Parts: sequence; C-alpha cells; structure tokens
Amino acid sequence: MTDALTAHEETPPPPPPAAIEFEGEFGKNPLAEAGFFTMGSRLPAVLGATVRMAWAVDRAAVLLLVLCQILTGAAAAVLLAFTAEAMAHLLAAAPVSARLHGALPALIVLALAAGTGRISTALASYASSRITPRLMTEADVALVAATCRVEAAAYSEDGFSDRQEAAEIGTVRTATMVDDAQRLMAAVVRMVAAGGVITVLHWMMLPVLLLAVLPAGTGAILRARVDYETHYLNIGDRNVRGMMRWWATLPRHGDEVRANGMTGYLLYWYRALSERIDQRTLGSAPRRLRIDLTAGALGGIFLMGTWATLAWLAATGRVPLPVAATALVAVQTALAALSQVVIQGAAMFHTSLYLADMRAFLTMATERAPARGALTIPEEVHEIRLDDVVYRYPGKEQPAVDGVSLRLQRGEILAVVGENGSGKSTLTKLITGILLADKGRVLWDGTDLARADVDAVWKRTALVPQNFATWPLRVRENITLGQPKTWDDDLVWKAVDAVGMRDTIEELPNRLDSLLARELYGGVELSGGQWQRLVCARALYRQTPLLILDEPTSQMDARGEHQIFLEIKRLAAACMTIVVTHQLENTRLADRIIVMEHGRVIEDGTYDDLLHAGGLFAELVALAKDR
Ligand SMILES: Nc1ncnc2c1ncn2[C@@H]1O[C@H](COP(=O)(O)OP(=O)(O)OP(=O)(O)O)[C@@H](O)[C@H]1O
Repeated sequence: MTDALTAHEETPPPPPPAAIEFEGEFGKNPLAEAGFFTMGSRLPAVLGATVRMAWAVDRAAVLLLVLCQILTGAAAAVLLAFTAEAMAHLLAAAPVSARLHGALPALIVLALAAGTGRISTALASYASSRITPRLMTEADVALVAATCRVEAAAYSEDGFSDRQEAAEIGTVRTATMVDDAQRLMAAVVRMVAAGGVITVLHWMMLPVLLLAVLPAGTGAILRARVDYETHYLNIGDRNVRGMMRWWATLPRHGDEVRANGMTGYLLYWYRALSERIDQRTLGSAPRRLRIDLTAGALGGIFLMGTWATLAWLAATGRVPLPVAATALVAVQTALAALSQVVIQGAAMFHTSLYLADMRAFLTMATERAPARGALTIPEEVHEIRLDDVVYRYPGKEQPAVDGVSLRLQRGEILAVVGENGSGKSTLTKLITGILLADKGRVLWDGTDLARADVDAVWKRTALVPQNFATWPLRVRENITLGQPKTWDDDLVWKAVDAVGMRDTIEELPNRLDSLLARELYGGVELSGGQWQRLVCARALYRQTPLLILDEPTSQMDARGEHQIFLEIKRLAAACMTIVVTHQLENTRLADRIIVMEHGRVIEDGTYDDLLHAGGLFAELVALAKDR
C-alpha cells in the first residue's frame, strides 16, 4: 500500500452540519400542549388583530371591504330566496309561457342579485389589494426597527436570531393575511345566508350539512398543526442555511471561497442542511396523509347522508318538489361556503401561528429596547470615568471585562493593547454605552450611562469598529451616514482630506455621488484599505467629544496609516481619543497605554514606562521585533 493511498484512506470525511437544538423556553413548540379547541378559538382573536392592523393602514379600504362582504351575503340570500320563488312558478302545472311570465320578476331579481354579488366580490378584492402591501410594509418596518433598537446585549442571547428568523416568516405571511380574512368572512357570510335559507326550507338540513363539512375543517386544522410543527423544528437549520447561502454567494467573499478550495465543501454542507430540512418535511408526510384520508372518508360518508336526507324529505312529501329543488341549490351553495369557511379558517389559523411568532419577537425586542433613563449629555465632555466595571456576555462563564477602573480626560489619547480576546473591544463598547456594565459604573462628566438617554450618548461618540460596514450608498452618504451637517460638501471634503482620499474620490466617475457597491449597476468598488480610510473619514466627520478607533489601520498602507495618526494627533486636543491596536509602534502617539489580560488592566503607563517595566507590553514589543 502506498503512502498516498494510506493518507487518502485516513482523511476524515467532511463533518455534517451541526444540529441545532433549542433549550429553555424555545425548546418547546408553543403548540405542543394546545388542544384542538384552544387552536380553533384563536380564530376570532386573529381576525380581530387583522382588522385592527388593517384599520391602522387604510380605514376606507376596510370599510369598503366590510360593506362588500355584507352585500355579497345579502346577494346570496336573495339569490336563494328568489330561486325558490322562480322554481315555484317554473314547476307549476301551467303552460310554458304562463310559467315563464310568472317567474319573470323573480328571474330579474336573481340577475340583479347575481350582478351585485359579482361586483361586490371584485370590489372586496380591490380593497384587500389596497391594504395588503401597506400592511406588509408596516410589519416589515416594525420588525427591522425593533431589531435595530434592541440593546446590543440581546444579540448575544441564545435563540435571539432564530426568533428573528421565525418572525421574518410572520412578515411574509402578512401578505396572505388580509386575503385569508376576506375569503373567510365572505364564506361565513355566504354560509349564514345559505344556512338561513336552508333552515327556513327544512330545519333538519342544517345539522346534516354541518356534519358533512366538519371532518374537512378538523382535518385542515390538524394539517396546519403538523405543518407548523415541522416548520418549528426547521427554524434553526433554516437560519443557518440562510446565513451560509449569504456568505457563500456574496461576491465579496468569492476569492476566499475559491482560492481555499471551499466550493465543494460549502455545496456539500448546503445540500446536507437542505436535505435535513427536507427529511423533517417528508417525515411529516405520512401524518398529513392519514389526516387527509380520514377527513376525506368521513366527509364523503356525511355528504352522502346529506343527499339521502334531502331525497328522503322530498320522497316522503315532507318538502314540496320546488322547495326540494331550491334546497338542492342551497345545499350546494352552503356546502361550497362551508368548505371555504373551513379551508380559509384553517389557512388563517396557519397564518396566525407565524404571526404569533412575529408578535412574540416584537414583544421580546420591545422588552430588550433600551430603558435607561432620560439624562442628557452636554455637548462637550471633559472626563469619562470607569469605576470597577464588570461585564459578562450572556451564556459565558468568565467576564470579558473584569473590574476595570479608568479615567480619561479631554485632550488625552489612550491606547488599549492586549492579546486576542483580552477584552479590548468589549471595554470600548462599555465606554460608549453600547453595552451596560453588570457591575460598576461608567460616568461621563458624572452622568451614569446606565441612566442616560442612549441617543444623547451616541450623538457624542464616533467609532471605527474592527468589523465595519461597507454600506451600498454613495461616497457622500458613506461619510455622513445620511446625517449632513451643512448644505454644501465642504465638511465632507475636509474629512476626505483628513484620510488622504481626495485623489481617489476625484477619480471616481461621479466623485462624491459615486455609488460604492460593485454589485449594483453603475456602482464602483474600493480596495480594503481605501474602505478603511473612508470609515475613518466617517468617524472624523462626526466631530464628537469621544473618538474610538478599534484597529483603524490594519488594512492601510504606510502612507495612509501615517496620515490617520497625524490627524488623530491634530484633533486630540478637542476630544478624548481611544485607539485599540496590535501595532504596538502606533501606541507611541498615545499619552497613556493600558494593557489588558483576561478582562483586567494589568499595566498602565507611557510607552517608555511600559517598555522598561518588563511586563506583557515589553514582551509583546519584543515579539513584534523578533522576526
Ligand atoms: N458578542 C459576544 N458574545 C459572547 N462573547 C463575546 C462576544 N464578543 C466577545 N466575546 C468574548 O469576550 C471576550 C473578549 O472579547 P473582545 O472582543 O472584547 O476581545 P479583544 O481583546 O477585542 O480581542 P481581539 O484582539 O481579538 O479583537 C472573548 O472571550 C470573546 O470570546
């Protein structure tokens, strides 16, 4: 056996995607313990909620919809009542012309009722099409707004993004909600009209009819439950699959995928995940089939009973022949309407399950929205103080920041260094109030961030994060982030100059108006370092009392880096600056350096102090030089 063969045989196969299983409150399907009647009794509440949401977006359309439903019902009742009238004349023992003449008024009313029914159906559909797009937009915007507004700590909670994924399906389902509700109401109205006429014809017909459609209704609700159960089991996998699809197909990551030979693995992984989702869906097919067969068989038997009852009533003379003929039409109408009631009722019930997920997420997000207080922050901040601050991410055992005390004065540049995972970025998030300390306090000129209005705090901060967004916006908006300070572009160009980007931007086809997204038609793309310069320009443009730069120059050339640090020094007097960096040479510009390890500050001093102290900083500097 050759070495190559042995090596090949020993290569492990790619592992399948990890199965995600929820624990705690999300581990249990909300329907798991809901009985049939609990499920059925949801319908009025769902209808009520739909009407309230629709009312909020277009009152006129809701009123039109309701009016049309009433008209449709009235038309159906008139149709049936006058069918009986027309039948009585048409089946009478008289010459044909006399019969037709007698039936004419009823036939005219029938034509008018049929016309009214059709017009109101068309108008109802128009009203529903006016409501639906806006309802979807409202639900979608509410979801995006709620997600953007939660405390950042919520993103680290287990199950948060899966709940968000579930809520997204709810938004999509909003599209069918009004149509489902409208069809359900139309069917109910028609059923009441036909049922009323049938009851008048003979009381026995109604219960027999109800029996005929009951199995279909029960079956539809049980089937919706099975579908939702499968959907619930698949949420986690679908969420991961969505993320994988995004990362795998995004042109920005195409080089990494190709040059690392990952395409085959990604496709295997994507397919494996899709097949696992399919397996769960297929696994529920036999249950669905059993439900359908049972409901179909029972429905068929009961339907035969209905026709037999009608035949028996007519044969035994309990109802006269014209009435029996009308009953025939009424039974057909009522049956169709009843079937629609159960089908649309089940559809609404099904939709309600997803909408409940959407509402649950919105409630969850609202509970996690900042509720800190209304203290404001003055335009100029002179001091930021941290008193014994501790922060632990949800689900983590060790704190990421563990008892840090610190004082930062206006005009000071502070450098934060330390090995990966030592808590540097978390510290900056605590200083800016993105995260709130579990213990201890962060005070801006004496104001505790835990009691300050978040917008007031973030108006005073500018942050260049490690992982920044490359917004598909024009250059100008990428710098101002849609918050212009003046009517002209002077300040924008000033920020561009501060990061040495003027030449690059002047060469773009539309200068500040160039769209920075190669994926979009007419868009242009910047290099990694150019993007990083732009993100620094974005922070400098804000002119805030606190400037935080987390690894701001990691992708920049020497000229860019030099330019940025010159600018930081030039601006330093007017603000507090924090630079997080692994390029230890860059910390020379800082007035003070703190060194972090396991969430604690273990060294604090100037570059020269720390270099001669012989601690971690000195060791890291020596390592950087040892090439
Ligand atoms: N969103 C998060 N959820 C859970 N744990 C997190 C989260 N972000 C960071 N951590 C953990 O907190 C600790 C500190 O992370 P932090 O990002 O603050 O380190 P850092 O010093 O900035 O690291 P680096 O030099 O790699 O940027 C790490 O153990 C990390 O795994």
